[in-house]
Amino acid sequence: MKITKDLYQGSLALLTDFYQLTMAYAYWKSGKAEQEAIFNLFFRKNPFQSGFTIAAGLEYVIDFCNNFTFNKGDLDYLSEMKNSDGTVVFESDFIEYLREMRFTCDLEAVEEGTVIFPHTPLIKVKGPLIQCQLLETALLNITNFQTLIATKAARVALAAKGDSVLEFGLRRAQGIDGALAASRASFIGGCSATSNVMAGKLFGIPVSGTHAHSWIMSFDTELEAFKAYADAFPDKCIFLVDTYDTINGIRNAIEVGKILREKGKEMLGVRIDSGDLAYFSNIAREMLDEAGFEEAKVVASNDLDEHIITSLKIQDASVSIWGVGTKLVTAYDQPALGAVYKLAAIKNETGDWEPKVKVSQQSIKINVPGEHQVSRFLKNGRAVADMIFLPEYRKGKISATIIDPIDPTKRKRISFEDFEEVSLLKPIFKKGKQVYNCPEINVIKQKTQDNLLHFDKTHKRLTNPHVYPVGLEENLYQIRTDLVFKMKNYDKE
Ligand SMILES: Nc1ncnc2c1ncn2[C@@H]1O[C@H](COP(=O)(O)OP(=O)(O)OP(=O)(O)O)[C@@H](O)[C@H]1O
Ligand SMILES: O=P(O)(O)OC[C@H]1O[C@H](OP(=O)(O)OP(=O)(O)O)[C@H](O)[C@@H]1O
Ligand SMILES: O=C(O)c1cccnc1
Ligand SMILES: [Mg+2]
Repeated sequence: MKITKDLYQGSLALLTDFYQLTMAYAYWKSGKAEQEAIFNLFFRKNPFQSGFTIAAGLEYVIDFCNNFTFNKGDLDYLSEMKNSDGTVVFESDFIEYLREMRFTCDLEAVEEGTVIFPHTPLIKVKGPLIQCQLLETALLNITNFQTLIATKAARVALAAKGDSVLEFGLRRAQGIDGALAASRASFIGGCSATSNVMAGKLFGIPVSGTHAHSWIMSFDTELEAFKAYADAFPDKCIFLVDTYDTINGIRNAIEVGKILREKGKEMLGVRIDSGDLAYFSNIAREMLDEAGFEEAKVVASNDLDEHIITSLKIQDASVSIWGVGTKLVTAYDQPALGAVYKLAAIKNETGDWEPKVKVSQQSIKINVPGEHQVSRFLKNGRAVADMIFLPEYRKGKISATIIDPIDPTKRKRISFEDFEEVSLLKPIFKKGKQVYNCPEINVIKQKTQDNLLHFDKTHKRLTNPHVYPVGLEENLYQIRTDLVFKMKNYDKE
């Protein structure tokens, strides 16, 4: 197999768990395949103990839905699958059904770069049960990872307090697609550029970088190495100064900076990649200033994350560009976001929608039933609460109480006329036809920044953030509670 040519063969339809296909077959066999259903994709906890999450991955989801067909190779593979007794797993009429199947669902989603919170649907899919089911695994795969990394990047960028953050993660990322998706999501979350050249080409993200220790080590002396680099890139010199002795390295960088200046060029800065980054960055700053290089930047790297950057800021480190790799793109302290995809309603034989809940011992795991919507309420540009509601219970109402889905003692009264109301779920597909234009990646990145400005800094602090209120409108809360009691048969005891 040639990875560059053969891996996906133009189709991602089999990027799913086997049980989705066995359920799809069983839906088809029992005549339920075309029954209308609504599924919601949501998570239950912000990652990294964060007070917020940044939505990302929608452009991939849209592409997946637009190409949601089984090609000949996929169908040949499925038709050759055998049970242990030698019979085929999927009968040929089902294979033909899959061959004809096209994406015909309605899909709504929260736009990429939107600040979101637990229990809010990021994606709502409405359509034939079989299609909704077959989308589950890929939608979760895409959304969980990119949302996780965009959130991590936003935290790193918040810690950097406006300094540039360069994403350097490719070498340690989770494989090829993990790296590409991570570079994209990191840019959305707040990084300024990536070292990943393929991500630059594919997504239009700025690429940038410095040079490695190997460049220095390939010469007899560090000074020769800096001079040769300056000859090759007189406008792009950020010298890595810690290969042998950091202070001597800064001295050599200044010497070459002076040579560049004589030629009318400016050294951009130095990079420090080991040792005490507060101590050495401050020494670098002093030495550079004293030599007349006040504009030269100090870049720091080496296993950085939002917490080390915060600590270095507190220590008054003189760093103004942060290179962040491993801990960002691998989401080191929380390797997965736990978003799930749950059936919220199904249309019965009489054409009525029946809300559905998955009952759990843990109330955090009980989903929100019905075809709900989400509104964010803002006052003077400041977000005060998100409300999950059934539109039929909004009509004619001027206010509502929202109730925390986990702790019903937490409530908030909202008079609608006091607030600007923003609907978070946007129409993306109608009957399988795309009705949404994906914004440019720079626009998405800006959306993250603009959205974060709507939230008080208490929700954005990195540890023990103040919890932003998200609640179920009281009628929806009651419907959910009644449904849980009904499914648990409490009313029969
Ligand atoms: N002043 C500082 N305050 C807090 N953390 C720091 C400070 N300076 C460096 N660090 C962090 O401490 C860790 C140092 O790791 P480690 O000791 O493995 O690296 P090193 O020995 O300095 O460098 P290397 O192993 O790459 O030569 C890194 O995560 C780095 O970002
Ligand atoms: O530390 P990260 O956040 O992952 O950022 C990327 C790292 O990759 C490079 O070196 P590499 O780690 O390959 O080698 P080194 O640690 O020996 O310098 C670079 O010098 C950074 O240290
Ligand atoms: O350009 C850099 O400095 C760079 C790129 C990848 C990893 N570490 C550093
Ligand atoms: Mg390293």
